[in-house]
Amino acid sequence: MLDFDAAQARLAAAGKPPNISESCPLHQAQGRVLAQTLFATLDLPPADNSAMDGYAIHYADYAQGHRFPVQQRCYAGLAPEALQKGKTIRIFTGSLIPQGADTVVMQEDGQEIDNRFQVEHLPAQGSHVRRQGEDVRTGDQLFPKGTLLGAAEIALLASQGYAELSVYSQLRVGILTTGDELIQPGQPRSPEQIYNSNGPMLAGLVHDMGANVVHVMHAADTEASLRAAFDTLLADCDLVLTVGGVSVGEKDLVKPVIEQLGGTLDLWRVCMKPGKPVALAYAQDKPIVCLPGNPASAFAVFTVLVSPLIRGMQGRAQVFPDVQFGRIATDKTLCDKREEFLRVQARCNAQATLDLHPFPKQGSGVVSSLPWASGLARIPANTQVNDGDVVPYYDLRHWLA
Ligand SMILES: Nc1nc2c(c(=O)[nH]1)N[C@H]1C(S)=C(S)[C@@H](COP(=O)(O)OP(=O)(O)OC[C@H]3O[C@@H](n4cnc5c(N)ncnc54)[C@H](O)[C@@H]3O)O[C@H]1N2
Ligand code: MOO
Repeated sequence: MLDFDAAQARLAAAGKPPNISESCPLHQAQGRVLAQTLFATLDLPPADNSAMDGYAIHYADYAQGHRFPVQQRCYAGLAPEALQKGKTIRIFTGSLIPQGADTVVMQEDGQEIDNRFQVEHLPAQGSHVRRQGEDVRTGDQLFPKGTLLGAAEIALLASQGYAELSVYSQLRVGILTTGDELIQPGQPRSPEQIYNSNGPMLAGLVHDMGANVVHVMHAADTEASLRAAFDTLLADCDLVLTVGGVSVGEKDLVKPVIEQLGGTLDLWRVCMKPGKPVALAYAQDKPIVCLPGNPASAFAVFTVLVSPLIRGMQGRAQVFPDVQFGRIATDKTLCDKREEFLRVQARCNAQATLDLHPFPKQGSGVVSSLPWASGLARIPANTQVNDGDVVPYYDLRHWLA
């Protein structure tokens, strides 16, 4: 059985980064990965402008009781006139600061009567002016190649006027479920059957990582059925995920069929719980990860072993999200021969640290633990862990993104 950290590193390196990029309109770039490093092409803000609705003045023109004649009403989007001595220009949030003005008085801090503005509370010189370039300077690096684009990144690129981006082609992933006991949701079920939950689960996990789910196939527990499925998956996909049929049972045929197809088995069995029988193979120069069939095992293996591989194949700069730490909340001593990944809910306490509460049922078939959990707490192998001990915590918001 391979050590967990070694297996994680081996899987992360199992795929090639993408070498094909394409042009993508900015408004469709959510979830895509930048194929070029992008720089600022203009200062932000592009010119000094007002942070408040108010009156632009030249600070030195202020004197107690002075009533500034309103020279212009300059709405955002209009060009201001140059400010004349002793006057004010009525401006609004986002209006450009007129030449000659250096301070904005909020409208609440004075009164406009008969087209003259009297300052009642004088702010400090330079108040409420958003300076050209205070946010971003022309030439600044915005994002390095390999950045995953979300709404925040898209906002900054839009503010720079980028309309088309060079992004990597989407990773194509195929999913294969196996097992004669499985039927698709929606079908009538006989007592010996269960619904296939791993297929939709893995499709959702892959989709949420910004990869393209090309196929979600199901094969019966026969070599012919598995071979036919692999033919399609290897032809159409960059990465294949199988689930079930990798343990030691008589119908666990996935690994032998990969070898029949000329594939090679790279690793099988990792010192982790759940997830022990996971395998990595290659066929036609493409990685195949064989996940264990138990739903919580497949979920944990996807989180900690498959997601770094996907990020690497997507060309993402950060393959391993940060691992956090929290205090386990347990009423028993935890210890196992394998590295254990417990489904936990992390709750922040008044000391601003995380308490990790395990789901009461940790069986690898317990599907109800999955929507409940916020992450996985790692209990090191052959180590006694008691209530309050600090352990690594894999937050699903980061590890499944
Ligand atoms: N004698 C041994 N038996 C088992 C061992 C072992 O070392 N020696 N390992 C156990 C562990 S650990 C795991 S994990 C499972 C993994 O087995 P497989 O990957 O071969 O998976 P299956 O046997 O096909 O299925 C396991 C379990 O999961 C259910 N399943 C499978 N696919 C789906 C699906 N798409 N949706 C919902 N549920 C699914 C299946 O019905 C089984 O109950 O092996 C242990 N056995
Ligand atoms: O590894 Mo199994 O995944 O312990 O149930």
